Amino acid sequence: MSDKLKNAKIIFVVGGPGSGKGTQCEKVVAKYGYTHLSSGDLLRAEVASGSERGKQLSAIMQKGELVPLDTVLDMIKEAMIAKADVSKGYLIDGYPREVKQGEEFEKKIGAPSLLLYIDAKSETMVKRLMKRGETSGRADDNEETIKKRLDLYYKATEPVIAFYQGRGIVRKIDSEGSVDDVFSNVAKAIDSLK
Ligand SMILES: Nc1nc2c(ncn2[C@@H]2O[C@H](COP(=O)(O)OP(=O)(O)OP(=O)(O)O)[C@@H](O)[C@H]2O)c(=O)[nH]1
Ligand SMILES: Nc1ccn([C@@H]2O[C@H](COP(=O)(O)OP(=O)(O)O)[C@@H](O)[C@H]2O)c(=O)n1
Ligand SMILES: [Mg+2]
Repeated sequence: MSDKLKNAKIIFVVGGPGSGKGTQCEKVVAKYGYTHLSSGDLLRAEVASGSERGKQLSAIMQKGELVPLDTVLDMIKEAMIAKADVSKGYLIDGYPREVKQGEEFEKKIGAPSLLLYIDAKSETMVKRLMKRGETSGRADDNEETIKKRLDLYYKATEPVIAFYQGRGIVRKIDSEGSVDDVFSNVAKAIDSLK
């Protein structure tokens, strides 16, 4: 089955909560026709389905903790295979969250050719998330859970960036500016792939 993904172009999009990963991915889809898979969105879809598994996931996400690695990875892989015949490449948004997630992804799916590191200051991220929380309906967009997500990001996810820096595939994107300014740098990073 995973043969279908053997030559897939894979871009990891990593950054703190509220750094703007989802916003930039949408723009990449519009310009490059890549397939955008947000691991958080896949998990929220499972929660919305009302399944037993969704109920367990919901409790973990509300606490700002990480759900079991295999759960997310299986969902991503399934979604990738479903698009394999039409996809020009994949943006894997919000994954890997820890080095182990990256290692398992490579074992089961393949290696990324680029890691976009969307970087904003923690104050900026908190501000954006509190604002988003006014309308997002996301159970984790509240002050207490935001703090936990940030802590976990610095502890577990930043090492992911260092890990891939060692391979020379990281492009750091300053995400403090306007959406369009940030995107012009994202586009440069993607263009450098070809
Ligand atoms: N000023 C400014 N605001 C932005 C930018 N990118 C995103 N935002 C806002 O910040 C909030 C978070 O952006 P998202 O794209 O949802 O962030 P994310 O990284 O996907 O966040 P998580 O899903 O929580 O991981 C949204 O309300 C955006 O409108 C940016 O470049 N500049
Ligand atoms: N690879 C992933 C992605 C998300 N998640 C869970 O889903 C929640 C929301 O993920 P997200 O990517 O939409 O949002 P942020 O936490 O990055 O703001 C996280 O806080 C985790 O509980 C996970 O456990 N593993
Ligand atoms: Mg997002």
